[in-house]
Amino acid sequence: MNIFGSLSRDMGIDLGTANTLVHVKGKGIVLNEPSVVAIQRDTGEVLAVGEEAKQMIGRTPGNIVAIRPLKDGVIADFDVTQAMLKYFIRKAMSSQSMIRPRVIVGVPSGVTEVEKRAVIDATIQAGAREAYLIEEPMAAAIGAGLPVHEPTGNMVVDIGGGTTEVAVISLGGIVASRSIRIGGDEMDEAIVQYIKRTYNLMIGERTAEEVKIKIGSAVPPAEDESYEIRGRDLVTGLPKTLTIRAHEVQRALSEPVYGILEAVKVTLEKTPPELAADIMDRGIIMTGGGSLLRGLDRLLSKETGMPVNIAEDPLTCVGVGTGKALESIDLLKRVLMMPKKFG
Ligand SMILES: Nc1ncnc2c1ncn2[C@@H]1O[C@H](COP(=O)(O)OP(=O)(O)OP(=O)(O)O)[C@@H](O)[C@H]1O
Repeated sequence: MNIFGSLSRDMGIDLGTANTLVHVKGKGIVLNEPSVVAIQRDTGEVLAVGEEAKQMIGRTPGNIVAIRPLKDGVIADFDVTQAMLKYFIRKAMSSQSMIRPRVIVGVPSGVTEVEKRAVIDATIQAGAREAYLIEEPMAAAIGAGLPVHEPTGNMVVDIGGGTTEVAVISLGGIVASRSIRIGGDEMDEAIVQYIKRTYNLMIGERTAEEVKIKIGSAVPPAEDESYEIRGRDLVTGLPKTLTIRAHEVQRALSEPVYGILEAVKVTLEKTPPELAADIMDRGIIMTGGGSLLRGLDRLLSKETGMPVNIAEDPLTCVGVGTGKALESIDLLKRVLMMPKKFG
C-alpha cells in the first residue's frame, strides 16, 4: 500500500442533531461529541465546539450563546453547522494523521438541496478529497447490519434527538419512509412542560434529559422510582428542589411516544404487502438514542404486532453505517447523494 493510500483513509460522519460521530475505516468510532457550538454573540466568533460547548448550555453569560445548529432534524443555522462540521473533520483527521480522506456524511432525510450543497462544501473545505451524502435511515440500517442490498423488506426506526425516521429498505433503496420532528428533544420538552404545568417549576433541558434517561419509560413503570430535580420556582423566582416519580414521567412522555408509534403504523400501511410480510418475519430494528427509552420496543411490538429488536449499539449505528457505506461504495453509488470530487 502506498503512503498516500494509508494516510487518506475513509471517514464516515453521523451529523446528528444531538451528537456527531466520526467513523474511520479500520479504527471504528474515533470522535463522538455533542452537536453544540458556543459563539460570541457580538462578533459571531466560534469559542468552543462539542463537549466543551455543551457544558456551556444554559450557563453562558449574556454575550456567549451555546447553540445547537441542527434542530428538529434540519439545519437551523447554516454557517454554524458548516463551522462545526469542519472542526470535527479536522479534529478527526489530525488525531488519525489523515490526509484528504474520502468522506461520507449521514444527513437527516428532511434536508433541502441547498443544505445538502452546504454540507458537501463544508466537507470539501475541511480537507476531504471526495464528499458524499447518505440518508440517515439508510446508514442506520447498514450500521445495524441489515441486508439492505437483498430483495427483502427491512424496517428501521431511527429515533434521534430531533427526528424519528422510519424507513422500509429493499434492494439498496428506500421503498417507504416517514420522517417526523419528534425525537429525544421533544421528549425532554414534554418533561419540561409537565413539570412547569404541574409544579410551577422551570427546569433546564439538560435536567429534563437526565430525568428521561434515569426514570423515563414508554409503558407504565414496573417500579415507581423517583428522581430529585432542581429548577426555578415560577412563583417565588427562587431555586427549588423536588422529587418526581416515574409514573408521572411516563404520562408526560405519552404524547411524543404516541407520535412515534403513529409514524411507524403509517409507514407500514404504505409498505407493499410482500415487504410487509418480510418485516413480519424479520422484525423491526430500532436505532438511535431514543430507542433506549424503557419499554418503547415492547410497546411498538404490541401496537404493530411485529417483533421489534433494538440494534446492538443504537447510538453509534448511523456513524458505523456511514463508515461501512464507504467500504461498499460501488454497490451503494445508487443510494448516495451528489458525489463531488475535489479539484
Ligand atoms: N437511555 C436513554 N433513554 C432515552 N433516551 C436516550 C437514552 N440515551 C440517549 N437518549 C436520547 O437519544 C437522543 C440522541 O440520540 P442520537 O445520538 O441517536 O441522535 P442524533 O443522531 O444526534 O439525532 P438525529 O438522528 O435526530 O439527527 C437524545 O435525545 C438523548 O437524550
